[in-house]
Amino acid sequence: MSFRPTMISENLIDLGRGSSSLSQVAKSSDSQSTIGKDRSCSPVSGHLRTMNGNTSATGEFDRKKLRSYSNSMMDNPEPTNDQTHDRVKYVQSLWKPPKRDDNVELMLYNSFTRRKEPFVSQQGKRVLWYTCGPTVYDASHMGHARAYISFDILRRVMSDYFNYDVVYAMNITDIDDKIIKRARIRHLMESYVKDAQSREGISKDLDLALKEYNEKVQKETDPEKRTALDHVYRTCLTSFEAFRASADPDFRSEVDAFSDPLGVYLDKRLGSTVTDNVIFSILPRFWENKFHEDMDALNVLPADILTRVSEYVPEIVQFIQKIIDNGYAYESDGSVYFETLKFDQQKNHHYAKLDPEKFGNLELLTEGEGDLTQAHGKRQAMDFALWKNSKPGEPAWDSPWGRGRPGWHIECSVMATEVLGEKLDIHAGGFDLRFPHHDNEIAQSEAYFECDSWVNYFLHAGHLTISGCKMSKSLKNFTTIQDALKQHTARQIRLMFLLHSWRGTMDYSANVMDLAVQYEKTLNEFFLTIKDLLRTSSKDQRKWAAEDLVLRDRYYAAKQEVHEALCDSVDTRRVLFVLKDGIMAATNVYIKERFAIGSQPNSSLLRHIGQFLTRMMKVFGVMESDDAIGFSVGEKGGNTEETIMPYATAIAEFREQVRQEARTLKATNILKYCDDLRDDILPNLGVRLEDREGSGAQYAVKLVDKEMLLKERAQKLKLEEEKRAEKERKKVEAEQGRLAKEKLAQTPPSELFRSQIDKFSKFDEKGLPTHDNEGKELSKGMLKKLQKQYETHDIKFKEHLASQPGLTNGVSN
Ligand SMILES: Nc1ncnc2c1ncn2[C@@H]1O[C@H](COP(=O)(O)OP(=O)(O)OP(=O)(O)O)[C@@H](O)[C@H]1O
Ligand SMILES: [Zn+2]
Repeated sequence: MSFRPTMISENLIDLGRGSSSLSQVAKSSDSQSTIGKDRSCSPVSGHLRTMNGNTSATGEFDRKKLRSYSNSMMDNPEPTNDQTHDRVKYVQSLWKPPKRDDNVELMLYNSFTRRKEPFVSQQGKRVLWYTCGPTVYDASHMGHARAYISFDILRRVMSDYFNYDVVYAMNITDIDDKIIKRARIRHLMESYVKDAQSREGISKDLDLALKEYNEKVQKETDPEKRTALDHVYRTCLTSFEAFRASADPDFRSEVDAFSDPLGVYLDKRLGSTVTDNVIFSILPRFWENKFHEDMDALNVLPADILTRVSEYVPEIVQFIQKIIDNGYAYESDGSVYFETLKFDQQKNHHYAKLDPEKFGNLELLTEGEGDLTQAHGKRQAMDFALWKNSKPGEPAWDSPWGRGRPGWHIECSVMATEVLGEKLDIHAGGFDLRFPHHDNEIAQSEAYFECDSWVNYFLHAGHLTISGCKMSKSLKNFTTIQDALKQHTARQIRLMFLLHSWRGTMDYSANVMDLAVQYEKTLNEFFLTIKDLLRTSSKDQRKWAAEDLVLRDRYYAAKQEVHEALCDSVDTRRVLFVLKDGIMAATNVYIKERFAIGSQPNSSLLRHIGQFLTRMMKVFGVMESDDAIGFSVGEKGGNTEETIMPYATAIAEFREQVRQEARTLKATNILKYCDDLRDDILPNLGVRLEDREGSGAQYAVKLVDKEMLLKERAQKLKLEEEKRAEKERKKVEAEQGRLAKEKLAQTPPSELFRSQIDKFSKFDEKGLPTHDNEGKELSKGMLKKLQKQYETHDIKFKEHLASQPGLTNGVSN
């Protein structure tokens, strides 16, 4: 079998796209090319492709590919690190759009074409959606939050804004090489610590473990991973010195600090002795629960259908058997492999539809296979495992090919099929999953169903990076969701993601968080203002003024813009911008101007605006939607605001009358009680009472988050305290100044300069200085100046004496 690169001549480009596309293609490949840059496509890897092995590069296939390639190059600016190969192009297959519905408005960025496509569901409003879930072996980090919040937002927009009936399925990967290693290591570490006899014994093992670990670090070729591993190594090395030097008898509690090197060391020697399957299920179940808790805390809706790999092993076995029966997989040494090239050579199949540039990228394929995979049974290096023969120390299930476990990619094909059927509308996952995971999922499923399109739309959420590197467990550069939630609320985190495009890379920093906090503040203040105005304004509609109509038109234009942004592949960033600048800012100006001329804002309009903003925030999951089941208790439907506000307003009104009366009577105690109610009592109940001066309403009552109010209160007290301290400082300074002056006035002129020995060294008989502190004679100008000071002081001194009865006048001479 021979493999040749698909060559695309310039004539061909001309043929397929017309002359203008030639320059576009040329330009794209200059500026942002992902084509022909695949590391694995080098002659070394030797897996370059043509259609059907020998097919000419100028056939129909190429033209189809060329079309798609040209499209993708114009629309996709995704960068790649792969090497460049002149004239070698890897292209995406032709994507067949679902039947067009004329009312389609929503466009979604589809990774199959790398551009926005009209979204058409297979069946009416129903959308079958599968998302790749987490591999549960550690705490979830903000990178995971990025992916799952992004999909949560897209899902909510599709169901709550575009009214699709979304069936959302997600898996939990609870069988995986990383899980196996981590579970085994934990188990071995626990046994080791329990059995450890002495500090010296552990030190011997640690010494060897650290040496082996360092060798591993030195061999790591990925610079980012190497830096992360090296950091662990150095930290452990420093701790090791302290460990050896210590004489604390409780040495066992210190071993955990070396779990990385020591764990790998123990696993190498004892891993194969771990045979109890239960050990491999405790760890993923623990982290899965943590994952759900984190998602709950982030207000991510739970999947309608949640599937775990461990619950689908028999179905996976059957699925694999059918792929073998269809001729696309083979058994070897107790494992089953997918025959990638054979699949790709079929007329109706195309391998690596999402990321053809990675076709043949053995490095990525191998990484996707997992650390514990033996590759020796593969016919071709590009084949990947559907089923892995389990070695001792690995969990195992029965299969026709012996005891083993599923490969990584097969789980999603099987579980999606089991719960959603033969074809998906949407499949989603993080950007890094495109190749090999999603491309392999597609190949397996299409091989199983003998179809040419298993999924209609593939959505990939952009990465969250930290200082430019993908946040990940392996790079140890992550912030856990739990830690992030200690600093910021779930609402602020969600707003941060909403302020970015869901598919673009985003760097996590204090700055982007600050923007979200600021946005939340603006939004909250706006809601409070609107609510207050709606409460206090008259229920009667007054005649609409020209300004009302202007605001109304602006509001509807902004609303339309919001709609267009959502249709444009759910561009939440633009929506938030329009809400802030197009609606909130314009409304605030309008309110201010209305008040300036002594007129009430139009409450009907304000109500619409407030309701629209609320609705959008609910659609985005920023606010809770009322999703209680059944009738709620209470006449007002259990809404806290509606329940509390009449009471809060009654108290505020009563206080206002008391305050006015107290002012008239100058009853300071009563005024203080009024202030206490506003500053201490109501904030503790989540009520912000604002006094207003001037005409109109004398106060505003706002229901605000209690924590926020208490923070505001603390801030106010701090400011007051600072003011008071400043006043006190000034008072003390003034007193000191006065005393100094007084003391000076009591000083006889003859003594005025004598104490200034840092300036002068000699004086005449009147006490006037004649020489400076270095013994030099003073200049005439200086003498004159001092003489003047002397005379002025003499006058003040005499005045002082005159004011003191009993003291003799004319002490000075
Ligand atoms: N930094 C990140 N930014 C965006 N999405 C991410 C990030 N890290 C992981 N994801 C996504 O989270 C989902 C779950 O990933 P998974 O549990 O396999 O984590 P992972 O990729 O193994 O994490 P890590 O890279 O930290 O080991 C995937 O869709 C993955 O693409
Ligand atoms: Zn998957």
